[in-house]
This record gives sequence, structure tokens and C-alpha cells, in this order.
Amino acid sequence: MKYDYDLLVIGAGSGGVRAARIAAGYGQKVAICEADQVGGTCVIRGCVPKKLLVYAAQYKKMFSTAKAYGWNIQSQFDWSSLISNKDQEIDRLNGIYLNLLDNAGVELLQGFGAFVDPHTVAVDGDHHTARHILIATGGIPAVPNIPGRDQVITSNEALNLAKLPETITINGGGYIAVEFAGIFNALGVEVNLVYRGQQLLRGFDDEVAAFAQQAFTEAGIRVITNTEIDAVEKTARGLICHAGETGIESDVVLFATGRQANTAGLNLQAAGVDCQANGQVLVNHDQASSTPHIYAVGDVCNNDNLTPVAIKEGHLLVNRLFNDGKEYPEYDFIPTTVFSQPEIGTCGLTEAEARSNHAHIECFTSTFRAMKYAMSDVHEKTFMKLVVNQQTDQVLGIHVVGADAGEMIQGFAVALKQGLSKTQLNKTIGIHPTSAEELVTM
Ligand SMILES: Cc1cc2nc3c(=O)[nH]c(=O)nc-3n(C[C@H](O)[C@H](O)[C@H](O)COP(=O)(O)OP(=O)(O)OC[C@H]3O[C@@H](n4cnc5c(N)ncnc54)[C@H](O)[C@@H]3O)c2cc1C
Ligand SMILES: NC(=O)c1ccc[n+]([C@@H]2O[C@H](COP(=O)([O-])OP(=O)(O)OC[C@H]3O[C@@H](n4cnc5c(N)ncnc54)[C@H](O)[C@@H]3O)[C@@H](O)[C@H]2O)c1
Repeated sequence: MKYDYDLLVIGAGSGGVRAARIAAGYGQKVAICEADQVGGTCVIRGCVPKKLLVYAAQYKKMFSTAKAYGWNIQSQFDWSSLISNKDQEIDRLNGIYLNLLDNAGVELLQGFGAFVDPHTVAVDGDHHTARHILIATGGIPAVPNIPGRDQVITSNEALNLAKLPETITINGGGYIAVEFAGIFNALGVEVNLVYRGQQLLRGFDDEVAAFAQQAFTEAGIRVITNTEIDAVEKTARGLICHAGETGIESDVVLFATGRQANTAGLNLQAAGVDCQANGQVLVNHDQASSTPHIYAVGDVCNNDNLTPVAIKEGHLLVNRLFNDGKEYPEYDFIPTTVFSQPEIGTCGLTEAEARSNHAHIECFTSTFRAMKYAMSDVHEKTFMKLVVNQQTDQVLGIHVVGADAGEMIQGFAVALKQGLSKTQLNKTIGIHPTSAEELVTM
């Protein structure tokens, strides 16, 4: 049968754009459909705008340190300038993504895609057929169904607030909650960070999470644990979050309570694509769904929901489909950074994970004040931790909380992925004076 396209991608985010342009580069006829702005979560309402706000927030510490270095700075922060500059930058990046697709010869079908049958996708009503179809529709914020749900914002809106609130309550204890808590706190907003558990950042190394939580508190964030918000109510002065007997008042309430696969309205049943109750598309080792010529990559599979993972999955999939590729994504030693204040960079196993898989684990830790803060009023400390298999000497995990942790961990991740041993780490000469040198001397 003749199809309109060799590959039709639904969703022009991180995974979809990469897959589409690489497939087109292999001479395939490719279309990509996008309901919103090309670029997806990462570029339009995720990693990139968030990181720009993180940079803005970091100036607070820089200004606090400046005096010790002889700089006398009068600083004044203007939220609307930041947001308008951020919007311009996002528009610029959106333009780059549009050009990337255009230059690669990918046809952009602007509109919402939904399956009609296993080889046909309707984009705002127009039918398009394809030999292979890739679902790359990402995720959306998940907000629990509580009274007053319509009063709360998510990360989507937090990046575009018309004005900086005086107070904000953030619900959640994961990446987005602590990143936005750090941003708003540094920009002078009174922040309540409410978490239903005992310790923020579940899934991270326990010592790392505890150290970070302490640092957030010392930086001025009001961390409220063991508290579950069960209703949000509008009052004359703003909003009140009810948590049992407790009431927490603020101007704005941000829920960062996780994300869910974005498959509503895709009409997956018409294509025979199985998904879980939460919408997550089920894929096998080949990224193939229950309908073998329909694939899925990125957050819609709810695996490791990170941009570089979505890109790798999309790229390798089309290599295998159209260029005789043999490589598959590897999910061990994926480095990640929480862009909180301080930052948390991590790669490999936590101590608890290592202990549950290996009989003899040794951990090395170090806590110190980074040199750049030594002369200043900034008392933030850096924490580093190595998790080592005593029997094989292999370093199983590296964790850093502190300035530039993300930049540090990327390089170490390369070595970890190659099976770095503690002896090799210690044989490496450090760079002095840096914080990173501590990792080769522990
Ligand atoms: C606030 C925030 C900060 C983040 N920060 C980081 C970070 O610092 N580092 C990191 O690695 N990851 C970060 N992430 C996660 C990262 O953004 C995602 O893992 C990544 O974007 C997933 O890419 P994707 O291709 O799977 O989907 P997406 O990038 O979400 O793209 C999906 C696209 O599909 C479109 N779409 C959906 N349904 C349809 C349809 N039916 N028809 C047409 N189009 C459709 C959507 O509009 C969207 O453009 C962050 C996420 C958020 C929310
Ligand atoms: N820097 C980065 O790389 C980065 C930044 C942001 C997001 N992300 C990706 O996006 C994903 C989503 O981020 P996220 O912070 O929304 O999710 P998350 O899974 O990291 O955290 C969700 C938090 O909400 C809490 N929660 C869930 N349901 C709740 C409920 N009903 N009531 C109260 N609390 C509830 C959880 O306990 C958890 O603390 C991340 O897991 C990550 O993969 C990455």
C-alpha cells in the first residue's frame, strides 16, 4: 500500500523533532504534527525557561558575595523584564527548531493529531497516512482532584506569572517543586514548600536529600513536611491551602505533584495501541507499541522523563528503522541535575540502591564551604558522596550538592559509564583550586 509518509511523528518536542529530522536526513518522507509551539515541553515550558529563571535567581548569591570582592552593587530586580527577555529567547529557540525541521525537509502539520486507524492520523480533521507512526506527545502536569483544584497553577503558568507574588505555596517534593522553590525564594518571594512525606526528593540518596532539605531551609524556604494539602480555597486576601487542621495562606499556589503521559484525545484504541490507566504508552525494547509499526519515545512512555533520554530514544529508533542501526538506549548511569539552590548533581546508584544490590558497599563523604563563598555572608555548604563497591572497587554512584554540581557531574558520568574504579579516580590529578578536585581525593 502507498502511504503519504514513511514516518509521521505526533508531537514536536525533544524526542519527536530529533526523530523526524534524522529520519528525513536518511531520505525518508517525514511529517511531524504539533498542536502547540514546536520545541515541546523542554524548550517552551520546561528545561530552558526554567534554567533562565534559575540563572536570574543565582544573582542573589552573586550580589551577596560581590561586596567581599570589592564590588559595591545596588541591585533591583524586575520580574517583568526577566519574563519578557525569557519569552524573546524562547521565541528565538522556537524559530531555530522550525528551521531545523524545514532544512531537513520535514513537513510540519500544525494541529492536534489523533488516530483514525493504525496507519492514519487526523490533524485537525485532515487525514494523513504513514508506514510508521511515532507517538512523542510527552507529558502534562498531574494535579490531584481536590476541592479548589482550579485555583492552583502548575509549572506551565509559574513561568509566565504576570507579577511576582509576595508569597507562594508550592506542593510537592520532586524536581519541579524544589527548583521553583529555589527560584522564587531567591527572587524575594516568601516560599512555603509543602511535602506529604518526611524528606523531600524521594528517590535521591537519603543523605543528599537530607543535606539539600537543610540547605533549602537555611536559605529561607519554609519547608513543611508530613503535610498533605486536601483543599485550596480562595479568600479575600489570596488563597488558603487546607491540610487537615492546618491552613497555609499565600498569594499563589503551585502544584508540582508529578506529570502524566499526554495521550488524552489521541484515540489510541483506533490504532490498537495499549496504554496504562494513566495514559502511559507501553513499548517494548524496540520502542514499538502493541501495534508493531507504531512507536513511542520520551515522556509519553514515562521511563526516565528527561530531555536527553527522549532525544536518544528518538534518534536511535530512526537509526534502527531507516539506517540499519543496531544501537539501543542504555539506561544505566544517566546523570541528572536538580537545578535547585544549591544544585544537586547525581549519577549512578544511591547508597540504599547499592546496598540492596551488593554485599559490601563503602561510602565516602565530604562537606565543605566552597572557596568562592569563604569571604562572604553566604554560608551555603557543598556536600559530596561516592558510593563504591568494596569488592570490585567500582564507583557505583557520585552525588554532589552545591554550586555547579550539574556541570561537574556531566564529566564524571562519562567515567562512571565506563566502569570507573575508586583507584582510577584517586590516581587522577585534581584541578586546584576547584570544588570538583575534592571528588578525586576522597
Ligand atoms: C518545568 C519543567 C522543567 C524541566 N526541566 C528539565 C531539565 O532541566 N532537564 C531535563 O532533562 N528535563 C527537564 N524536564 C523534562 C523534559 O522537559 C521532558 O523530559 C522532555 O521535554 C520530554 O520530551 P518529549 O519529546 O517526550 O515530549 P515533549 O517535549 O513534552 O513534547 C511533546 C509535544 O507533543 C505535543 N503534543 C501532545 N499531544 C499532541 C497531539 N495529540 N497532537 C499534536 N501535538 C501533540 C505537545 O504540544 C508537545 O509539544 C522538565 C520538565 C518540566 C515540566
Ligand atoms: N532538572 C531536571 O532534569 C528536571 C526538572 C523538572 C522536571 N524533570 C522531569 O519531570 C518529572 C516531573 O517533575 P515533577 O517534579 O512534577 O515530578 P516528581 O515525580 O519529581 O515529583 C512529584 C512530587 O509530587 C508529590 N506528589 C505526587 N502526587 C501527590 C499528591 N497527590 N499530593 C501531594 N504530593 C504529591 C510526590 O511525592 C513528589 O514529591 C521529573 O520526575 C523529571 O523526570 C526534570
